[in-house]
Amino acid sequence: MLRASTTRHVSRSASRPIQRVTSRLLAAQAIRPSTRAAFLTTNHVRYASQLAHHKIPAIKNEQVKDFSANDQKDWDLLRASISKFTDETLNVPLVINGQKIYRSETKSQINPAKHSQNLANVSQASREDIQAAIQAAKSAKAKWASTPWTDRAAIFLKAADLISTKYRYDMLAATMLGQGKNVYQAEIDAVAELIDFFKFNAKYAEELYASQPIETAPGVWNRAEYRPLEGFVYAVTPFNFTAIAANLVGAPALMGNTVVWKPSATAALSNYLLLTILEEAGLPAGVINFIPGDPVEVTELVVNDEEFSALHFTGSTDVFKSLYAKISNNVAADKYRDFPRIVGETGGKNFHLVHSSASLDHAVLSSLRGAFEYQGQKCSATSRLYVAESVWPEFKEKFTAHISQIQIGNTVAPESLNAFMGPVIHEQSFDKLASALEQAKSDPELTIVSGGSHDKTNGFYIQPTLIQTTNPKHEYLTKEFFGPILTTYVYPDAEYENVVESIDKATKYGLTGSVFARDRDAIRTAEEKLRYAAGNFYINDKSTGAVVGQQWFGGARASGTNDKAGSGNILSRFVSVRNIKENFYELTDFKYPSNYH
Ligand SMILES: NC(=O)c1ccc[n+]([C@@H]2O[C@H](COP(=O)([O-])OP(=O)(O)OC[C@H]3O[C@@H](n4cnc5c(N)ncnc54)[C@H](O)[C@@H]3O)[C@@H](O)[C@H]2O)c1
Ligand SMILES: N[C@@H](CCC=O)C(=O)O
Repeated sequence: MLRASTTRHVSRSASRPIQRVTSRLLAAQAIRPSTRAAFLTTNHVRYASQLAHHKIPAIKNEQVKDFSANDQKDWDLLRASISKFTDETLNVPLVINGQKIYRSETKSQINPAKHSQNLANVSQASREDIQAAIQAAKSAKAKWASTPWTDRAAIFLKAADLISTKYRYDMLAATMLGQGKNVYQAEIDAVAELIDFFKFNAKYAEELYASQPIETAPGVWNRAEYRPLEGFVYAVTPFNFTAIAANLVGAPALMGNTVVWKPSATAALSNYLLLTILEEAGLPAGVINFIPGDPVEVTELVVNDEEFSALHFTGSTDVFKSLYAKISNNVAADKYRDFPRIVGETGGKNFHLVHSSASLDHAVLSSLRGAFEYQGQKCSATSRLYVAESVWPEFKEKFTAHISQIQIGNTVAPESLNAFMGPVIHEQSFDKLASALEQAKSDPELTIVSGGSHDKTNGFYIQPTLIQTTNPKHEYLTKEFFGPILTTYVYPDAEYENVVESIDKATKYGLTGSVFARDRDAIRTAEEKLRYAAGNFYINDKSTGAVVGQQWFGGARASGTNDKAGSGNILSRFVSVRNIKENFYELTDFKYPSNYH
């Protein structure tokens, strides 16, 4: 266990012999008393020594394992991990100041693919627990903030390594079971993207710390110091990506902040596993405090604390707006010492625009993946599709032929481990989606081209559905469903520019979007006119699947603060820069040359 205190923080008793030696040395050298006092003081200071300018090891994106039919060893290891989580119901505790706390008040985390199966009893934080978590974050702060960044980075790099090796199959199993993913979706999330976040953030931290003022006058040394924020950070994390939860807590912690973490109730199992891996990698007690509980109550107590200094949120737009409003009201009421940083990535209504010149097979397959992988439960999922009239008949024929081949099932059951789609996350989401499908059947402006059925007998299953609308402003083209429902509008070829404009104006969101075309003018028009319609704009690629370090992720408008997860920018939101100017030049006169005329 790499405890931050072992080598760098000299305890009072340990420092005494050093102090005696130093006193004798100073007396012998007859150093002036004031200088001597200063020298002695430094020996008492708990400071972080960093005796070299370190660079982290070379990094590259984590390789996604195929889990093809030939990879029997991987499948066997995965099955063994699935059994670990299904043979008994696990108890997930709160973790406050490194202590695991089990409460009698628990909430079940069920398997959405088989809702009779209770995976975990998740302890729920009481008001006292929430206060204790806030206090733990405050108490751990000074030591963690003065821990050299290389030690902080080493902990996250080691956790990445543990996930790539020892815990790979456990992370997959916990995410597949609890969040309803198939193995490929779990690999790209709970393994690859998560590891990438930890590794690339370490690299970005190295670059940020190295970034210093570029101009210095003679006799002066200007330095920038990247202080962690003065209070603590509140991370509120979504169900749909274990990796996103990891980044929401990991990015601020890496920069020396301590964190109060409210996980999603439907991702508690994988999120708790992640925390235990971080602990094994050496994360000191109190740096990340894990408190599943009632989101409104937890938030109320956390954001009312004077030392609350940042919100790191991913989830729906409405929840983010309500948190933003609470924090703003508190700022107006003078509740805080600082202006809290607010970082939030939220909803989307992401588009595919198919021009008549597009490679149709590619556009069809990309739309199927974009709309239906992980049951459309990605913020980046394709949920509105605009297709040129001249190619629509062929597009439709190909799309419906493929959609009927999509296998849906319990992606953790032996007979359907290879299914392309699993369940949606919970009953509330299922009911919302099922009701949207029923409503579509009686709406004169909507036609169900394919799909439309739903079944929650055993798990929360929604059939992948393509709906066509005759109204380019229809609600189904503007509202986020967060499920496998794709709405299409077929536009006259000559109206391409108008449809581009309507894509821009139709929704309040601005997350992801794609144009499919071979015609360069069509691509240029879309790129220009859709500048603010998507923070991630794809040309001839699907709207999902951004990779850390390659496609910096996030959108503006109602999709969030666009601080770009997977880039170095996000780290700058969790530091407060101090500029230090050291002057080597001593004044000899107070007058300016112009005063001597
Ligand atoms: N833009 C992105 O990067 C991104 C990534 C993933 C998901 N998302 C968005 O997240 C949403 C789906 O995730 P979700 O269902 O977990 O979102 P959600 O908004 O329901 O929940 C997110 C988190 O907020 C908490 N929460 C819910 N209500 C709250 C309240 N009143 N006060 C305080 N906290 C509250 C939840 O417990 C959870 O931890 C979609 O809208 C999706 O687009 C966005
Ligand atoms: N990196 C993912 C983020 C998904 C969010 O829910 C993507 O780009 O699809």
